[in-house]
Order: sequence, then C-alpha cells, then structure tokens
Amino acid sequence: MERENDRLAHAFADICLKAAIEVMDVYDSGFVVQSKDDRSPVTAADTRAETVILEALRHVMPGVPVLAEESFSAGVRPDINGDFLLVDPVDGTKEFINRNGEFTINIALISGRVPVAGCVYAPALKRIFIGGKSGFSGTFPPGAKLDAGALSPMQARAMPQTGRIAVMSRSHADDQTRAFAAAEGVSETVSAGSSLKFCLVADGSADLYPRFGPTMEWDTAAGHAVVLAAGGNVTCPDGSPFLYGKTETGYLNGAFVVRGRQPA
Ligand SMILES: Nc1ncnc2c1ncn2[C@@H]1O[C@H](COP(=O)(O)O)[C@@H](OP(=O)(O)O)[C@H]1O
Ligand SMILES: [Mg+2]
Repeated sequence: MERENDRLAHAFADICLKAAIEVMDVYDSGFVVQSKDDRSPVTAADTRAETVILEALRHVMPGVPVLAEESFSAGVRPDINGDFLLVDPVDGTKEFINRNGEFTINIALISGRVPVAGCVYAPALKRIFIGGKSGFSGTFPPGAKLDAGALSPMQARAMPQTGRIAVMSRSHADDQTRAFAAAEGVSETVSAGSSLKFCLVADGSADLYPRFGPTMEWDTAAGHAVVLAAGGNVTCPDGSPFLYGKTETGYLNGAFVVRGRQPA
C-alpha cells in the first residue's frame, strides 16, 4: 500500500508537469485577471490547468471523486464518503499575478481523512516536491517527463532547541501567527507564497509553519502529503489531528501548524 502511494505521488508529479505547460503559457503571454464570486482572483491558467489535471486523473484513478478549486467555484459538489482527490491548479494566485514565481500546482489523494500521496510543483521555479511513503524533490521544466533518477530524497530537519525558523504566508501573516511563533521559540522567519511554505519545512529549510488565517482543503493537502513523507507533521494548534473531507465547513480549513521532525 505504501509503495502504491509512492507510485501515485509520481503519477501526480507527471500530471503537474503536463498541466504546467498551460499555466506557463498564460504566465508568459500576459493575462486578464477576473474575480470569482468569493472575490478571489482567477486567470485562464487556473481553468486550463484544471481541465488537463481532471482529464489525466480520470485515467490514473478512475472513479475516485475529485474536489478541484475551479470546478467547486463553478458549483460542482462531488459525493465524498471515502478516498478522494484534491486539486488546486494554481495555488498562490496573488503570486502568479505579481509575477514572483511562488505559485504551485497541487494534487493530493486523501484516504482515511489524511493525505497519503501528493505533489506540489512550482513551474516558474521548476521545483517539484513529491510525497508518498517517502519524500523527494527535484528540478524539472514544465512539460518534462519525471525522471525518478534525477530526484533527491527529502527529509524535514529535527526541531532544534534554539534557532528555530518559521515560515509565514507572504500575504496572510497576522498577529496571532506571529505571537504563536514567538511562543514556540522562533528566532527567524522566512516567507513564501502558496503551498511552497509546506515544502520549506519538508526540505529542512524551516522548522515550523503556523497558519491561523483561512485556507481551503485543496490549498494544503498536497503540501501536507509532502511534509508527512519527509517525516514532519501537520496538526491543529492544540495538537489534535488536522483532517480532510470537512463537508460541514464546505472544505474550509481551520488553523494548523506544520512542524519538522521530532528530535530523537
Ligand atoms: N478568506 C479566505 N477563505 C478561504 N481561503 C482563503 C481566504 N483567504 C486566503 N485563502 C486561501 O489562501 C491561499 C493563499 O495562501 P498564501 O497567501 O499563504 O499563499 C489562497 O489560495 P489561492 O491562491 O489558490 O486562491 C486561498 O485559497
Ligand atoms: Mg489555493
């Protein structure tokens, strides 16, 4: 089963690399920013990439329900009562629009209400993060075929006693988040857009990512899978499990804290 999760995570990576062609075509050729009903921004990159991803997932995981950001915005409500897929075709739309490169394509499988396989790909940075049983990262351009031999194993670092580094949202850090980080003994902060924040903990560049501001399940699932595969964890701030498939909140997440490995 765990090897199957590695295989799926690699399949998601191939799909992300393919969808990235659509995203970068829009990024490189100029785009119109539209506003969705919830007033969040969207461009043609989101819809074009999501179309490619949904088509590919139908072949990789036939019959498994998919909850995808743009389809959800358009009113699609899949029936979820077992395993399901979460898709965010462009996470960090603000970073996309601001052209700072820190946006990602995200695909994850949820089983037993937790992410068991996922891929985060930042096409402008050419960086890919893959999490199944084990965590891997690599550098591939959009449209490339995933070459497993060019991937590096990835491990979160053990939480140090001093010199803890926290990663904060570029656009959604608030006083509560900063107070939490201070109480956890954080002495340095770094920021990043989108689900790349999870990847900074997964690859050992940061120890902690506290998030009290709102996110949706598709924003966090793939990054969560990557962190778990690298030996880290994601919980609610009180330490209780951070779960997916929250139909009661419309898939809106509450606060969470991402941490690297427990010290031995
Ligand atoms: N009021 C709100 N409700 C739900 N999600 C929100 C939100 N404000 C921000 N987000 C989520 O936070 C994500 C961006 O986080 P960050 O600023 O840390 O990169 C957004 O992803 P998208 O960019 O895919 O829309 C969006 O889904
Ligand atoms: Mg998002």
